Amino acid sequence: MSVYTQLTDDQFAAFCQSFGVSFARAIPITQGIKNSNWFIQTTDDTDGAPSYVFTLFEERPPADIEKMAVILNQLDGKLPVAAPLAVIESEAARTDNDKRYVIHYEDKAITLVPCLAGAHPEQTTQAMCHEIGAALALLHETLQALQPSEQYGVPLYPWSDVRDRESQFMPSDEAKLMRDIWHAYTQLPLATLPKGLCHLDMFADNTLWNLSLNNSQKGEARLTGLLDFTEVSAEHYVMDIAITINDFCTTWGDAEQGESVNFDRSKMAAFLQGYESKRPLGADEKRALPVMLAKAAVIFWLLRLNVIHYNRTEGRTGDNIMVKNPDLMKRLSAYHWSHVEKAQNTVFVLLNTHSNTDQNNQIVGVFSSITQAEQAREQLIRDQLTPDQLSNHSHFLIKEYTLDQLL
Ligand SMILES: Nc1ncnc2c1ncn2[C@@H]1O[C@H](COP(=O)(O)OP(=O)(O)OP(=O)(O)O)[C@@H](O)[C@H]1O
Ligand SMILES: N[C@@H](CCO)C(=O)O
Repeated sequence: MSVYTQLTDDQFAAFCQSFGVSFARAIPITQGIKNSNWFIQTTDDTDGAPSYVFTLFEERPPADIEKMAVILNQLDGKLPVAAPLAVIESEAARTDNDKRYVIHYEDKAITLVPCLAGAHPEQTTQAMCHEIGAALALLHETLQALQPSEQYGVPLYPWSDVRDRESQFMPSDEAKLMRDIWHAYTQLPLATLPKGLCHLDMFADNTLWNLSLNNSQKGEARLTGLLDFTEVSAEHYVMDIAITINDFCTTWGDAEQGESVNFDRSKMAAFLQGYESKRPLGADEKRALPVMLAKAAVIFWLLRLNVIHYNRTEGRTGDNIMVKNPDLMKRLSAYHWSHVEKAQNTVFVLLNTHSNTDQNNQIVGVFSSITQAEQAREQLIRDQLTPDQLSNHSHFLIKEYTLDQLL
């Protein structure tokens, strides 16, 4: 359980009063690792179900949380988000454009948001991946209204500093893996890849779903909540896509399951189909995705090491501190990197098996991706064949080779 700061009932009552809510009871929330969260029952909650969630932001400065409130208001009505309640101000203090959503406690921000229905999924389905893909695209599109995006997002975390600190203590093969992925990322066309406000932490445990037995059996779980907007920043959309795919399309094994990491490519295809139903991806974004998946896993590998580092340096210990396993993200990084390396070492050869010039197959072209080879074959067929020959072009074959097979 992650409740880092203890508050008394009197403090809860006073803070809730600032938002016009009559406090009855605070129940600590067990999920979450960054902030302290409680469900709040009000004196009107006769059925015992809490109406609100009270969050004390342990890391982010209050100014960042104010930005988050603006973002949530922009999304409210389009996506299932919990927009923060406004602070009740005296008439004299209030102006229409000057709503405050945050109160302060020891230089930390507090918000009160409506409690959304639903539960965190223990596992995902292809249908859920499709739905979260569409939701993320809608989030990207909707937040384009807030310009310039850098002004509305929080600054990106300095992950390269964390990398430099942590890689000193890593076995050399792990440090090399991180370095190789980082280098491949810097080789992407970062200056031209589309950018805008991104969630950057859309993990399954930051989403809520209607998972009633009936719905799950019919494969009809519906998205009821998107949570935790503290990391919203201006970033490449394809990085946000990679972060979300990494969690939604992976089955994470616990210690008893040997900490297995099983990435499901059919779930990724469903996610991308959902995403592209709202926002089609550019060819450069598609090409960047394999490296982005590896880089996104590296970022969360570092994020988890960073949480352990700060828990240690700030003396935060005990049963109520939840830490996620960095090794799972390391394994996912290695998995994605092996795909990138395989793709880098693979070529697709277009062959004409009916060549007039030679008994052997004639090489028409060598391509770095299957898509490029297929496009070349289609072009060749269109350019060279008469319409009645179009039906018989099976002599153009594409074969996959690793580079060492060609030497
Ligand atoms: N509006 C809400 N409605 C229902 N439950 C909520 C709401 N807000 C937060 N929660 C619950 O509180 C948990 C923790 O919230 P949140 O993810 O914002 O905390 P966190 O400490 O920032 O977590 P993490 O660091 O894991 O992302 C959520 O996983 C969810 O179970
Ligand atoms: N989603 C993060 C937790 C903090 O945001 C993780 O899985 O490490």
